[in-house]
Amino acid sequence: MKLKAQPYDIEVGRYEVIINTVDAEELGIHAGDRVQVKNRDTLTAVVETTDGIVTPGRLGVYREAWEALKAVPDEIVDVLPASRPKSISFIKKKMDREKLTNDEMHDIIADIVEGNITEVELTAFVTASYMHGMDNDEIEWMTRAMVKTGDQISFDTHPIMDHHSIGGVPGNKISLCIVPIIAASGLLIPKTSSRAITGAGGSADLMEILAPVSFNADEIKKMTTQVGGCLVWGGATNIAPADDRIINVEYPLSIDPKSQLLASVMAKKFAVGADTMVLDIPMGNQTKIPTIQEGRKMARDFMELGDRLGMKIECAISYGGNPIGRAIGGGLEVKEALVMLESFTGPRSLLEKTINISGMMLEMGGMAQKNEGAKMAQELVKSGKALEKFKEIIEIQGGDPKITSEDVPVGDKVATVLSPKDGYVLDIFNKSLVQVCRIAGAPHDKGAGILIHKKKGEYVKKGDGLFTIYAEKEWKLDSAIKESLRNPIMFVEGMILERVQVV
Ligand SMILES: O=P(O)(O)OC[C@H]1O[C@H](OP(=O)(O)O)[C@H](O)[C@@H]1O
Ligand SMILES: Nc1ccnc(=O)[nH]1
Repeated sequence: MKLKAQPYDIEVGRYEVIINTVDAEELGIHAGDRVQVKNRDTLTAVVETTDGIVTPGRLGVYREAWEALKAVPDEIVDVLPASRPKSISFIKKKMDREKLTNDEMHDIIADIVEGNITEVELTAFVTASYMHGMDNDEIEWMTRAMVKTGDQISFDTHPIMDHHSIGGVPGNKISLCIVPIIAASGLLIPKTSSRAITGAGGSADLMEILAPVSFNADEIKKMTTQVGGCLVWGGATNIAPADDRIINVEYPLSIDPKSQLLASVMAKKFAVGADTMVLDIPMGNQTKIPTIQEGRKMARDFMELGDRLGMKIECAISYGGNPIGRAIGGGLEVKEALVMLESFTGPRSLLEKTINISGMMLEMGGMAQKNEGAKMAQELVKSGKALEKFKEIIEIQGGDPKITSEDVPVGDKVATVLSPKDGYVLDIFNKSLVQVCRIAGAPHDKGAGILIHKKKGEYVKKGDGLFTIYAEKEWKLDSAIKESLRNPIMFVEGMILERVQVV
């Protein structure tokens, strides 16, 4: 069918066109199908249909396809139904619980990177993986495909250190402290992070408050060589580019299938040339890993994948049943991390976790003797060397090295939720906590989040502040308060939880 092309200068991340429903019917296609568009060039694009925006006889062409076709407005192009990429049938195979081959996995990942797969199809892949899982071969193939379809860095010196957390525990700002500690010891650490997946702020979201986080592979290598480390957003680089596309469909569902999680983390680490790493596996109620047995299984899976990729990995199964520190979300977390580096003060959970994981890394990297790593990490913070290093990292990434914890802005719309009774904080519900932070605006609004005043086990009197919600917008604060009342984030009770009696 001949149609008159008109540009829609909107970036959609793949080749996509809009066709009037009258023409779509004539072509026998529906929204989500593909068409071949031909002028001097030929490309396959995903179809959107409309009753109005594009009139019959015309073809709306989004930016990427327009540029690839080098079309001119009102040019006549040929439009024909096209078949779906083969990888859709491989996704279907996973939905049917079958094992994929190396080539099939590679095709899926390559199509994700090239934008040949729609969100619906990608969501089906992620959901099928969530429900049916993958075996170790498939996970290795997916990891390798994610690395191969992007840029890679290789360093001339070794070891190249890395640290990563599987996430799932609120307030886990430890990377902001670990990266400078390791770099201050003289080791190299080119740290890539993702943005929030199931949480209220990923390490990339947090670092972005202090400095830009979008860099390419060459820049990451250069910054690491110059100051020893960096903390950048994996999604901005062309490093394992499939990862961020997959995370984009995981985020709204708040799911992180184990197979994708393993590949997501390890592809980023492998691609930056890391060879020695510690993996943090937060374990506990309402985390990604509810029991120690599952934590050990996850650790074994990571170590096996590390073996297959030739990387030395140790895992720290950490306590995740409660938030790390007292600050959750954007600026609040960055402040807490900076205070830790400035004065080695702050919540014990943050100090202990940071120091112990850093210690493991210093031992693995050959900087400290066995069992001496934590002490060395502590000295690097107490001497101010880690803070100084963090400032160098902030500066090289283009931020202001003079920033202090006091300067980090937080939302000025605040509300403190009070305890309704005397008692003990018997539980804090991670998922409800994250939900309230997200409604308050996190991770997008950097000033949004929650500061916890009372943690699990602490005694409270009626009227004591339990936590404070921060937001940048009044209406978001109101919604967050309502959510925290509908779906409490803390459970306060006395020693008698309930009286059960004969009625
Ligand atoms: O949003 P949830 O699922 O909690 O976790 C995602 C976070 O976990 C990892 O942390 P890090 O980069 O190792 O510090 C990721 O990079 C990301 O920042
Ligand atoms: N799926 C993931 C979990 C944690 N970190 C990541 O980078 N990816």
